[in-house]
Amino acid sequence: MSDSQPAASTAHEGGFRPDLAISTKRGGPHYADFNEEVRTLMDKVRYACPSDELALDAIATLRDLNAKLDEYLVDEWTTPAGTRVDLPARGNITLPPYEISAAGPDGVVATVWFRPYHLGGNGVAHGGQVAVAFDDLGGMASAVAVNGVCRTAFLKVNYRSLTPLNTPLQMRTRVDRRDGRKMFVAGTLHDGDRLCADIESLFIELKPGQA
Ligand SMILES: CCCCC/C=C\C/C=C\C/C=C\C/C=C\CCCC(=O)SCCNC(=O)CCNC(=O)[C@H](O)C(C)(C)COP(=O)(O)OP(=O)(O)OC[C@H]1O[C@@H](n2cnc3c(N)ncnc32)[C@H](O)[C@@H]1OP(=O)(O)O
Repeated sequence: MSDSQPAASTAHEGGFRPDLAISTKRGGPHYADFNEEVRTLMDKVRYACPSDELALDAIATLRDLNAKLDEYLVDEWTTPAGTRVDLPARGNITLPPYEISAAGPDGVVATVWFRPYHLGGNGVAHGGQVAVAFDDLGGMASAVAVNGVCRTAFLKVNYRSLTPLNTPLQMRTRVDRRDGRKMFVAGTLHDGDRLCADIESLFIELKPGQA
């Protein structure tokens, strides 16, 4: 593991800090391109079988870049990744990219696509990556419902058919039933008319100050 650490976080205020100031300016005007190049790098790395010469070249280049990035690390509340709501998956490259077309009392509708680096096996998406997308968009449906922050208590994914890579897919999540702080969230992932996966999940609204 790298010993590079993000900057020390500011005092903990609980939850995901829903009062977080959102800015689409963080990371500057080329942050989207920066993000995309990193995702493209991961796509290439997933499939590349480099010569040793190329591996050594890449190691030197990446070490140099990582040293430069070390000078610009900030805490999780101010990093653009996760808060750039103008970018796919809020600019968080650890999430499968998605674009939201609707988010309200009827739930969240998004187009999600799995990239080459989300490969599970035999040309289709890794099931864990499908779960990551459901967790984030299920969390969003519950967050919209309570106008606050929720944490996943359980997330059951039913894999109904294979999930293709490099294909725009429709993900829908909605709070099916609310019982106090408990949000029972349902969701589906479709490739056109074909159901790839669905979920049964529980998200719990955090109490004020709760981590
Ligand atoms: C990130 C945002 C950045 C801002 C960007 C801008 C805009 C975005 C807008 C919105 C946000 C968008 C997306 C959201 C993003 C991501 C979502 C991902 C969420 C996660 O990925 S988060 C990580 C994984 N998650 C955990 O790490 C949780 C670990 N865990 C705990 O932290 C506690 O466990 C907790 C808090 C869950 C509950 O604890 P607690 O003490 O508050 O409550 P308690 O235990 O009393 O449970 C209350 C009632 O729920 C029942 N209950 C509980 N658990 C159950 C279970 N498993 N099965 C069945 N019932 C269960 C009890 O039985 C009781 O039921 P009853 O009241 O009827 O008795």
